Amino acid sequence: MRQSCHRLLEHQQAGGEEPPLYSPVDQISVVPEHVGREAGGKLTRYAPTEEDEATLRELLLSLQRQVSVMSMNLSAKLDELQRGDRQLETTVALCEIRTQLQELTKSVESCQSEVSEVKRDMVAIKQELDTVQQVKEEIEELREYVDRLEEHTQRRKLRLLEQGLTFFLSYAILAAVLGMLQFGYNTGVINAPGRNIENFMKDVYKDRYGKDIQDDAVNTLYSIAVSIFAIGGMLGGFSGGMIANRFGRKGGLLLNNILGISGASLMGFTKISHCYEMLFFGRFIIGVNCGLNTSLVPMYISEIAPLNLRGGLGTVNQLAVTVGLLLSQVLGIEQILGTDDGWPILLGLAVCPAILQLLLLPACPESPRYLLITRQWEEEARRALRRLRASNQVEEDIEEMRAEERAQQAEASISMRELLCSPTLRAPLLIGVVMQLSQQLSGINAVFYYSTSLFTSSGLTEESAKFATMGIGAIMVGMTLVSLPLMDRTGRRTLHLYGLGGMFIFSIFITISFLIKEFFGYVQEMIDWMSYLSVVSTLSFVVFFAVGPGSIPWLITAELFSQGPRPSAMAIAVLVNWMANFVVGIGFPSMKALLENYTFLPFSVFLAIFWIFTYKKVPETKNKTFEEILALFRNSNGRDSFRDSRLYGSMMNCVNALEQQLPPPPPAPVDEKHDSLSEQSSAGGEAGRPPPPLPPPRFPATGNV
Ligand SMILES: OC[C@H]1O[C@](O)(CO)[C@@H](O)[C@@H]1O
Repeated sequence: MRQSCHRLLEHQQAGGEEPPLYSPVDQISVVPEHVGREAGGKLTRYAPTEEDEATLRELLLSLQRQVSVMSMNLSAKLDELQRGDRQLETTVALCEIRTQLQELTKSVESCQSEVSEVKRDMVAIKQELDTVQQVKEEIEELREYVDRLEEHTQRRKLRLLEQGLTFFLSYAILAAVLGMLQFGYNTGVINAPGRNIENFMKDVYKDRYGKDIQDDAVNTLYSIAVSIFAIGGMLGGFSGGMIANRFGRKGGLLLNNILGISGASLMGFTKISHCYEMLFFGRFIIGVNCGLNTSLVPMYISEIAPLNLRGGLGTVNQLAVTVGLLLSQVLGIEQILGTDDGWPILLGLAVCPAILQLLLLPACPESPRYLLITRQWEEEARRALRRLRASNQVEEDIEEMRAEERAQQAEASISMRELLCSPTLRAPLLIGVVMQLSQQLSGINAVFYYSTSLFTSSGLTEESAKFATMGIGAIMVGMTLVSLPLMDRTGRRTLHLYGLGGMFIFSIFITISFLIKEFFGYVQEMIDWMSYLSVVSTLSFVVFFAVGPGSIPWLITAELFSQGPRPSAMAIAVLVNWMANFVVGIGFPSMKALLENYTFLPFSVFLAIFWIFTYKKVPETKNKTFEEILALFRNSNGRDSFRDSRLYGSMMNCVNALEQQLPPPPPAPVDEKHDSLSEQSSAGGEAGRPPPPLPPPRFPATGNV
């Protein structure tokens, strides 16, 4: 445009006698050519320069000047004509001049309107560019803020990673894992006194019906006593989420002991009451109790554990299970309680963990995460943390929980249906469920429940087989202890892969040992060698189970979810664990009859599948905050939804942080307890480091980012 004006001006200044009779409109391009992007792709600002405006103004003036010159010429000509006598010529010339004058006037007018239109456009473009610039600055500031926030989070995390094991934390863990010990004890307790229980059933039957019970029938009664425990477990495990939300983690555990004491008492008094239905009922009730424990205990532990100890402390769950199992194996031997008179005591001893927990747990604090995120009782959460961390510096933990809360967008709790329908939660749920399956379908309980018969069938004497079985229990405890410190060093994923890989290899060796016996059974040396191989393979199978698949499923399921969906997710995963446990327990004898020497092959196949799944899908959760774990799934769920994006998360953080800095809203009628607590908390002062200052939002209302 500037060029066209100049051309016009130059023409005028060059003294062109006749002003050009065309409209400058044709020459003016409305969109300036030099507004756009530079080579680097950077947006340049076009400002309608003063020079442009001056040029246009000059052009206008020069046109006006010409008009006045021409009108002066015209008047001069008219004067001349009045004086002269060339009447006709004058009239023609006059007409011509008038026409020219009219055209020139039109041209000037059109140029004028064109100029003002261009001016308007230029103002609009300038405004647009200003808006773009403003938004750019806004984004830049936001990015800086997010960077600062990340840096701050990183520093906070480093401080969290320095936390240690305090006396009170150890005490709370010990009190809670009594629930898992109860589970282990009741899983193993029924095996050793099997014969004695069957004798009791035969006696009761004979007294009731006056005749001997058939072998098949007594087997059925005994298997009901064994398996009804798992049915109770499924029920308890599935209700765990609801109980955890309703009564809290600690509250739920305390209440659960009522079931523990009732179930154990029913089993303990079965013989005196001379009624085997009481045993069924007792096993069912203790099953519900154990199911609830498997949901509540890992949840409580993962929620009270500091970030850097979460893996190790989570492994204590499985340690307690194995101690419970070993205890039941040892107490169940003939020399102790595995007798016709001793078995009710053996079963009734399940009251001990329940009573012990009832005594120890009340002194422990409720899960601070539950108090803060689910209940919004900040001061109580602070108090609980101060006791667990043995320090008044708990603001890092509070901030970390707040971050988790923000990241999960303040969903206090999530129903089972919501959990199953949510695309973001589907991936962690699948991982949680497959991890539980990898524990149970690895075949560990085939070894546990049937190890004595497995050992005898591979050539060991009955006596040695019993000792080898006990050895399994002891190895399990020892190896779980060994894996405990590795959990936060090597990481869950790596240990799970080692565990499943080792189990896969030794499950193949177990099959090989069976096959050697089949094909070389006539060679005595081969039989000896095969028995040795069989025992070593089975023990190694158990060792690798303890390395990872024993404990990791319990702790990782709780880790994969934030506070809202955690209870429901635990409930589903635990239900799956109990179901798979039940299926293996019930199905293994038939599987053994059907597949004979290849009994362990299906487990090898499962182990291979679980190894691949873990390798491909399971993320490492070691030293990650719940917020970070959540982000792993948000970023990789394959959907491009803005709500699920990291930017959205950061923006939510910004908005929430901003809300915290705003003056409090006018008081609303709220629950009294909450109210007084929040007062206390503000009186207590936000002693901790506040997040970095947030830039004030300046997005223009019409801004389109
Ligand atoms: O230690 C072995 C035991 O551990 C569990 O897998 C639970 O973690 C039980 O099903 C099994 O009997």
